Amino acid sequence: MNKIKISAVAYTNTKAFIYGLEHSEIINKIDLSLDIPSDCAAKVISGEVDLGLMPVAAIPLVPNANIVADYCIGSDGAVNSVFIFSDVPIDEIKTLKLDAHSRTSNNLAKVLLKFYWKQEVDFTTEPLAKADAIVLIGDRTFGKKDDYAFVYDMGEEWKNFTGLPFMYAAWVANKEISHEFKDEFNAALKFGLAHRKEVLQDLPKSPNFDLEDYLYHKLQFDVTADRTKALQLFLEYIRQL
Ligand SMILES: C=C(O[C@@H]1C=C(C(=O)O)C=C[C@H]1O)C(=O)O
Repeated sequence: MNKIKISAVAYTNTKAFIYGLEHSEIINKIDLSLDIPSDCAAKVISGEVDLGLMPVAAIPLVPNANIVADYCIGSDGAVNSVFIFSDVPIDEIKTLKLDAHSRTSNNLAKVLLKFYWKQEVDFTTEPLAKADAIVLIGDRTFGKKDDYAFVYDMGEEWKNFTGLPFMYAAWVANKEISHEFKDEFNAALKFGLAHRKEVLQDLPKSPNFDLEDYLYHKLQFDVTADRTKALQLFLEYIRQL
């Protein structure tokens, strides 16, 4: 049997899922690569992999996109790893440097600035550019909150804006995946989430960052009706950018 090729995010937010896949029989049926989110998206879009835990903002670019799992990377309010870090308050930001790793959070920053804060901002992806503020996501944000004068958690700001939770990344396939595989895949993800304690024990300690709170509370992994509604709303806002 051909193995299903899968790309997943290489951050701490995905460790429980990886634990589940690696401790299930399904590991023998898949080819798993761990990538930064923008590369996950590129691989699912190009067909280099069949399925990926990919930034939801890139879903419209995936041919035959379909969400195959009951689990995702989400939050309900603050997530504690998706930020605008700024030298000035939001209503004084004129330039914002985007995060090359990100697809969802870069778009979330644009959506919030335009439709929530109603602030006109120039965006740059130039790594060496000077800017009033930056988007930063994932493990590189751990313990960094005190380094900036103004800190905006975009999960929290999205909730303030819409009253909804958020979905950052989803398990998206670019082709039909069998029910049998989906069931086994979901069971493995569920197993991983149930073993977050073991995952935590294996993670290196992170100064100024509460990993337990992050894995058990800030991150929320269920694809709920409200989170799906938020996804549709977010994609609609992106179309209007
Ligand atoms: C919560 C997070 O969600 C993520 C944010 C993504 C993005 O901005 O494109 C993509 C995948 C997730 O890893 C995070 O990375 O901190």
